[in-house]
Amino acid sequence: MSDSLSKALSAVTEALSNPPSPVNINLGTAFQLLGAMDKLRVMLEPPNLAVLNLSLAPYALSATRVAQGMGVFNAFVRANGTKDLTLEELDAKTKGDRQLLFRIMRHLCACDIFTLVEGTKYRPSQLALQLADGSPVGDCVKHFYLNMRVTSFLNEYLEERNYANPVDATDTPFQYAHRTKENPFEWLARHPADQAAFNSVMTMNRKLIETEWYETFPVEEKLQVSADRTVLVDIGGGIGHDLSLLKQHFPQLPGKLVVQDLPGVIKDIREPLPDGVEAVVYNMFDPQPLKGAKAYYLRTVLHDWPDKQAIEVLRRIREAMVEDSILLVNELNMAGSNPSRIQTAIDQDMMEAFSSLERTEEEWRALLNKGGFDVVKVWKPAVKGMVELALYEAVPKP
Ligand SMILES: Nc1ncnc2c1ncn2[C@@H]1O[C@H](CSCC[C@H]([NH3+])C(=O)O)[C@@H](O)[C@H]1O
Repeated sequence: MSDSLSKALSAVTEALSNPPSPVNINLGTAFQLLGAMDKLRVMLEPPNLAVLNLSLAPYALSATRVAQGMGVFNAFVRANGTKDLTLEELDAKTKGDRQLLFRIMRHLCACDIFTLVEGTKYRPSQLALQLADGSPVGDCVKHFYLNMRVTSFLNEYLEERNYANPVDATDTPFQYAHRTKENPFEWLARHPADQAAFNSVMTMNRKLIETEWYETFPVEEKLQVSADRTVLVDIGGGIGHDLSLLKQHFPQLPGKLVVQDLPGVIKDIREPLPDGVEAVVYNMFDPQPLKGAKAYYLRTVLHDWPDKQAIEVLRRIREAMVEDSILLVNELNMAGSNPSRIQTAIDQDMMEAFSSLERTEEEWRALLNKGGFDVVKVWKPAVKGMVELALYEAVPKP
């Protein structure tokens, strides 16, 4: 073995035998290390193993989804997560055949989601304990399992269209796979469990971000208004998670905060929003009822739409603005060169769901310009997480 590889092996062995406590793990270092491990894997894996690893991910995801359906993770959480369960004990607490349970658990052990201890008992990993119903991590599996239905039709969709780049929001891989004319938001509105999982996943992606927009953007200086004015409207703001965080961070910020979203999403707001935050049903393609707010804010909303629809949304905002109103667009800046795998996967997700895309800074500037705005400044976080968003501050063109 070459010297550098044996050194890497010793360092990894040492880290594994002497692991840091989870609370002491620095996310930035962890992400860097994970990136390096991915590169190392590519360097070391022979192609026949590499192709298997590439191809195996859907099986782990579907086995995890089946285990959720059978109630496996709920059973471990109800056992307080401290108890290892035998197949018989688990079978008594879950739905379905014992033989199926055995096979699913065998695969999940091979995926390190459980460990088989003393030859007969399943011990849940930290991840397994977060996969029960009602947790954002569990909802993430439900959401991406559902997305696989579209992913599995992508090639057929593209082949029928001679591999043209999808740009039409009314003819998407999602619509092809689901045999529907509805867009994902219309479809989710008719599937409340999937809608709830989607809303929950939207709150979860905060965990991949090191710095929130309001830690970079000078909120108190830029968003000063009288107490009776709306200070910020979060359009497509989901279940109000962004505004709740903003309010926690700036409890004294004067003015009203309003989250707007589609009815199925607003209906799913279960916990009361903080004082001063209101939730309102609104379709962003309709005229904006809240005129003259200081700021109109969109976070990972425009990336769901090709330019044609995104420009419509921007037009509705411009119509509602007064002289000192500003637009704040918080979106992933797709790296111009060597974007990370998570960025390119999100871009493909946008293609599959909406015939949309993740945009580079140049593309965001061009879109805002076409939508009638001048970009005043792009606020970028000093510390980069795994997925980093940039905040575009813009004003209507004169
Ligand atoms: N026509 C529409 N009008 C208002 N909201 C919409 C519309 N179409 C999609 N959305 C919402 O846009 C959001 C996109 S996901 C982003 C949610 C949130 N801003 C966050 O960053 O976490 C979802 O909550 C959708 O329900």
